[in-house]
Amino acid sequence: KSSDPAPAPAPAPATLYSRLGNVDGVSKVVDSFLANVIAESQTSNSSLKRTFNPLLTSGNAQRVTLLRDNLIDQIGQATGGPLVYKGLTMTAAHKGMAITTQEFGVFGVAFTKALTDNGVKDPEKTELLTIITSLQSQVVGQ
Ligand code: HEM
Repeated sequence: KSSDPAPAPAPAPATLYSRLGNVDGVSKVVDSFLANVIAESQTSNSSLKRTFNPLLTSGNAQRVTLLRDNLIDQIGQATGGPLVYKGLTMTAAHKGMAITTQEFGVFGVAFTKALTDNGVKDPEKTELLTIITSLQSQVVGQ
């Protein structure tokens, strides 16, 4: 009847960010991912060494920390969290690197392993990988 109170609004769906475990969950994935990149870059026939070696051999720990923080902010923002990415655009960040589709694929393997190792399962796993994959054209061939 018209005097009934309005129904309560439906609760907001949980963001991907919160389902990943907020800043702690995202940070763990990023830390695992960077460890995977470092490990891959030390293998023979590494696909990531070419691009990451300048950073990894710079002896500049702050530069690694900046990349870590930028990745946490970027993922934290893209997944609906309150974090704000303050780094370069994806095209600017990768300009001059001439990253290939093959290299992008190996980067994706390192990222996927980080999700698996941290117990991130579907649907969250696929949702985050879809976000990463959507950036391919801004990263490859710049
Ligand atoms: C969608 C995938 C990717 C994302 C989201 C991403 C994200 C980022 C971010 C946020 C930065 C830092 C930007 C800044 O300093 O302001 C960065 C830099 C960099 N990225 Fe990527 N990246 C992606 C793919 C790749 C791939 C495929 C490679 C190499 C195979 C790569 C290699 C690098 C390198 C070497 C740097 C520079 C780090 C430094 O020297 O400080 N990235 N990336």
